[in-house]
Amino acid sequence: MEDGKVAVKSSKFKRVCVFCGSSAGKRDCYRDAALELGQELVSRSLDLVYGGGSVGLMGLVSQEVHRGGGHVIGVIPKTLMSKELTGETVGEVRAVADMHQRKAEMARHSDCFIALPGGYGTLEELLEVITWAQLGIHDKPVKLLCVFSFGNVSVAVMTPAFTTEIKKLKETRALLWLHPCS
Ligand SMILES: C/C(=C\CNc1ncnc2c1ncn2[C@@H]1O[C@H](COP(=O)(O)O)[C@@H](O)[C@H]1O)CO
Repeated sequence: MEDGKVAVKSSKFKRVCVFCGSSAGKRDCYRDAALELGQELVSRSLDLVYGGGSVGLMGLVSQEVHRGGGHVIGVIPKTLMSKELTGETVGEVRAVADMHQRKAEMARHSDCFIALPGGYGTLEELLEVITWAQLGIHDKPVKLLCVFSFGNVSVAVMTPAFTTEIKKLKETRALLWLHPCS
């Protein structure tokens, strides 16, 4: 790019919901992927919608987007604040009453969903938006950023026993995004 201008990649989306772990995991590639995803969102001028925590991969991706000048919306139940908000908060923090409201708000404010590695919470959030797509509650794309592995769980989730309904989902079905680390 000439004159030191930074190329801004275009996207049809405005806000991306990221589900990810409340811990950073044991492999550096999880952290790297969270930071890279944050940088990618910034480069595409995409807002981040996430669970509002400052811990783990949630903290890393939100801080990276905020550091790059991107807009961050965190949606967190009041009861989880003491557990998942341990450091400095970045961007806009929206306090909600409970987990159900958190997921509904995150979905309502987003144009698509990306899951980074995480634990059961991440898996639950990912599965919920997949099943909502299956039920026709939304038609927003859902992507799984497969950094290393979710372990056997991911294999089970991504290879459902009954695939007929999943096949109907087209773009909204969960797809594996392979990362160089995998
Ligand atoms: C709806 C309720 C429980 C279902 N469980 C969860 N639903 C939604 N989000 C959850 C649940 N459990 C944990 N989380 C959040 O996921 C994030 C990542 O967690 P991980 O385990 O580290 O992957 C984190 O913000 C958790 O709060 C209650 O009625």
